[in-house]
Order: sequence, then C-alpha cells, then structure tokens
Amino acid sequence: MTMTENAGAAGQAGLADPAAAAAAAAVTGDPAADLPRLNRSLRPAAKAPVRIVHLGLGAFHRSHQAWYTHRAGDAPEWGIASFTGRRPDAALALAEQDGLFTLVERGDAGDSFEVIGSIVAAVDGADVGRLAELVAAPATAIITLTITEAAYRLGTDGRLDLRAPDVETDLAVLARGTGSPATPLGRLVFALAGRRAAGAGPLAVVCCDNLASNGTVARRAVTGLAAAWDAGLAAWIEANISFVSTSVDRITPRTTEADIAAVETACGYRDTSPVVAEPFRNWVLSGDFPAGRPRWQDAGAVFVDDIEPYENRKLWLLNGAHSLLAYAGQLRGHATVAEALQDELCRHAVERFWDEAEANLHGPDLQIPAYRAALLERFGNGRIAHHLAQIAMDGSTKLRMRAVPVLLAERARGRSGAAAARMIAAWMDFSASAARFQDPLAAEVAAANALGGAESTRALLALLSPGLVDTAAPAGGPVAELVENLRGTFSGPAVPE
Ligand SMILES: NC(=O)c1ccc[n+]([C@@H]2O[C@H](COP(=O)([O-])OP(=O)(O)OC[C@H]3O[C@@H](n4cnc5c(N)ncnc54)[C@H](O)[C@@H]3O)[C@@H](O)[C@H]2O)c1
Ligand SMILES: O=P(O)(O)OC[C@@H](O)[C@@H](O)[C@H](O)[C@H](O)CO
Repeated sequence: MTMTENAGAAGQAGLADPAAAAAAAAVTGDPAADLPRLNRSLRPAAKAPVRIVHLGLGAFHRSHQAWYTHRAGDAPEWGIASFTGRRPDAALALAEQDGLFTLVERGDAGDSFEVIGSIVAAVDGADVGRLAELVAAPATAIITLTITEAAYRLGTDGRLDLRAPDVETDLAVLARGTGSPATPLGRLVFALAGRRAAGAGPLAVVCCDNLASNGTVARRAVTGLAAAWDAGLAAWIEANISFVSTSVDRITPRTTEADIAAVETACGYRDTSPVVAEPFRNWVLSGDFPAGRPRWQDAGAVFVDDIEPYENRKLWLLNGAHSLLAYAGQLRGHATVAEALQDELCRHAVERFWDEAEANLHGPDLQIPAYRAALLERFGNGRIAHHLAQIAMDGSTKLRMRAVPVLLAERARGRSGAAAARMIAAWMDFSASAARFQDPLAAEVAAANALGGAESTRALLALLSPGLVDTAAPAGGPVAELVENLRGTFSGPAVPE
C-alpha cells in the first residue's frame, strides 16, 4: 500500500500526465482546474477495516500516527476512522479523497512525496453518533488522541477542571441524556459508555498530545469526567481501558496554499489536504494494548517500560526550546523557528535553558549532547516554515510542562533556574504586548496584566503554578522576584548573560 515518489517522478503509473495537465491549465488559466483529484480511483489502495478511532484530525495525526500505521507490516488489517475537533472542514476535504493525502517530507535537500492510505474514514467530530457506533464495535482496538494540550482542560493541579464552562456544559448534556457533548473528552466518555453497554470489551486509549505523563493525564481526565456523570462507568473505564503513554515527535507545521501548489506541481494531481513534515520522526510508547495493535515497530516505533526520561527529554529540550523561541522570537520580530534561532540572543537563551534541563534529565542512553545537536539542525531547517505564532498558542498549559518542571528541579538543587524563569518572563512580556493572544486562560491573563508592574508578574506566575510564586532558593531569591528581573530581556538591549 506504500506509494512513494520523488519530485519529478509524477507521470508514473496511475498519475495524470503533468505535461498534459500543464497544457490544460494554460488554457483555463487555473493551474489546478484540470488536474485529477487524489482519491482511491486515481491511486488504487484497498481500505483496511476500521480498528483505530482517532480524535483530532489535524496535521500532526496525519504526519505521525497515520504514517506509522501506513508503514506497519500489517497495515492492511488496520484502518483509521479519524474525527475532527471543532470544525468539519478537514473531514469533508479528506472524505472527498477517500481518506488519501500526500505526505511531503521536507528535508534540507528537497521534498519527497508519499500517498498515505491508512485513514479510511474522515468524519466531522460533531457526528457523535458515528463515533459512539465505531467505539462500540468489537473490532475497534485503539483510540488515539491529538486534541491539543488545552483540550484536556487541566487545572494547576494537572487534573481536569470540572468547573471549566465547556466541561460543565458537557456534563449537563450527559446528565440530561439528550443532545451531544461538544468537547473531545465529553465525546470520548459518551462513546466509551456505548462500548460498555455493547459489551465490546477492553481497548487502549493512546494519548499523542505533548503532555507530561500523557497516558496518566488522559486516564485521570477521562475517568474524572466519567465519574462526575456515572460512577459505574468510571469504574468500568478503570477496569477495561488501558491508557498508553507516548512521546511523539515530528515537526509538522500547518499546511499552506503553497504546500498544496507544490504537491500539484510535483505529483500532477489535486490534493487539498497534503501535510508537510520534517524527515525526522519518533514514537516511544509504554502501556498495554488489550485488543491488539498494528506492528508500528516495523516503522520504527519503540516500546519501553519506563517512558518518563524520553518524555522529559522531548518536552523539555524540544518543546521547551520551541516555546522559548515562540515568545522571545516574536518579541524580537521573528516569524519562524529557523529565523529566531539565527538571533544570537534567542539562541543563547535556548542553550542556557538546555543546560538547566540537561542537568535534570536522567535515564539510560538519553544521549543528550547528540540530541541537542540534532535539535539545532532540525530547528535550522529553513525549508520548514514553522511559525512561532502557532507554537505560542495556549502557553499557560504548555509552560506548566515545558518551563515550570525545569525551574522547580533547579531550585530543588539550590540553583536559581534563571534560564527556565527567562522563558516564563518572555511569555509574560509576550502576553502583555501581543495583538492576538490565544490561551484557555486569556481572560485571566488579561486581568493579571492589567494590575501592572510586579503585581502582574506575581499574578501571571500564579496562573502557571500558584505554589511557585514565593518559592525561594539560595541562589536567585523568590521566583516572582527573579522573573520580574528577567522581564524585558527580549525587548531590551541584546546582551547575553
Ligand atoms: N504539529 C506538531 O508538530 C506536533 C508534534 C507532536 C505532537 N503534537 C501534538 O498534536 C496536537 C495537535 O497538533 P496539530 O498540529 O495536528 O494541530 P491541528 O490544529 O492541526 O489539529 C488539532 C486537532 O484538534 C482539534 N482541536 C484543536 N483545539 C481543540 C480544542 N480546544 N478542543 C477540541 N478540539 C480541538 C482541531 O480541530 C484538530 O482536529 C498538538 O497540540 C500536540 O499536542 C503536534
Ligand atoms: O504542538 P504543540 O502546540 O503542542 O507545540 C508546538 C511545537 O512545540 C510542537 O508541535 C513540536 O513541533 C512537536 O512537538 C515536534 O514533535
């Protein structure tokens, strides 16, 4: 089922003749008008039976879990039914292509193109009836999630906030027994109730969001929501659902019109849903699959007993640096990761943050120096336009996992944690000046900023972690003071420490 081709190889079996398409385009004036649409007639690929249900049909799901499933040795047995989160658009576009899409692997040296066939159904997330039907089917063995960190509605204690307005609304819907839940967790709990009622047995929920201990976070959030609705369901979930933890990695920016045009030119067909990703990919998983799983290891996935060192390495070094660059870089007028990394002040801040993170990373064979060197190369891939504005979203949730743990670990060792604190200070400065600030706590952040001066810093810090504000250490003084002193680093004179 794997179909790979390099730029320039269009015109091989099954593809439209690019020369003929170009001639037709010259007549119509619309370069895409006469190109055939990518689908399973154009690129024959059998549909595997649905055994995986996915929530969060976005770019990353397609470049990562869909790719690994497509490349598994037993791919013909494992089809994915993928549901969108908030809008139907991505499902409608993909459904028109029978679930097929082009993965553009964008390296320093050029692009390669591969049609991915593992998604066999693309469904509007609002179709909760279809979700419940598929989750209740005995053949379904796995539910994967890429619903974003913010969608877990975590409070500062790392648990689901049952008082979040949309969670409360979903609970009311579930209690009433009419209408459909609207949050991904509400929909998942509703669908699991259907599986319980159908007696379809255990399955695995595989969280693929960038959260520390993401399997545990997902289990707590799902059982917490279920318990607030139906204690029996919560007990059934505890006994029957395995929550698998993962570390997931593949830099996948949002698809642009230019990406769509590049696929047309190179492949000779129209694909409205291509996805562009770096060549690097990594998937580390830990947990049980009571109803089976694809042979993801054939595509390079690794199964381990203790995932924490891998998770922390990725969340702190990669995602931590990303968040730091997102705020510092935008304050310095940069738009992409690659651009920000070329700025000496930003690069220096990243290196110092990595030093602090590295001092607190322990585990077998983590090979941190090589990992750091590889990150510099990956971030420097200027052909991947990874926009800082996208990474900057939902910072209050992300910094709790990317900056706060490193800061706390440093202070527990009697050190200041200044580099992690600098990331927090940059987030604060960005929150105070950004024209567009998307965050689940946007209203609270705005209120904190309105206080002004050191009071703002204390209030913003409390939103990230209330216990942090007055934490003291022999070096650095109270955290609030340290962060306050670091504010303005990226808007002031460009002097590395
Ligand atoms: N893009 C990457 O490079 C990457 C890499 C590793 C991990 N991830 C993880 O995957 C997640 C999704 O990334 P993506 O690039 O596919 O994003 P995306 O925006 O393309 O898609 C995310 C999906 O989740 C839905 N969604 C977004 N916010 C939601 C909300 N608040 N409530 C309900 N549904 C919501 C969207 O509608 C969409 O279906 C990330 O948040 C991260 O945790 C992404
Ligand atoms: O996807 P988010 O929003 O959790 O974080 C933004 C980036 O840090 C992230 O997408 C990385 O590119 C990714 O985690 C690399 O695997």
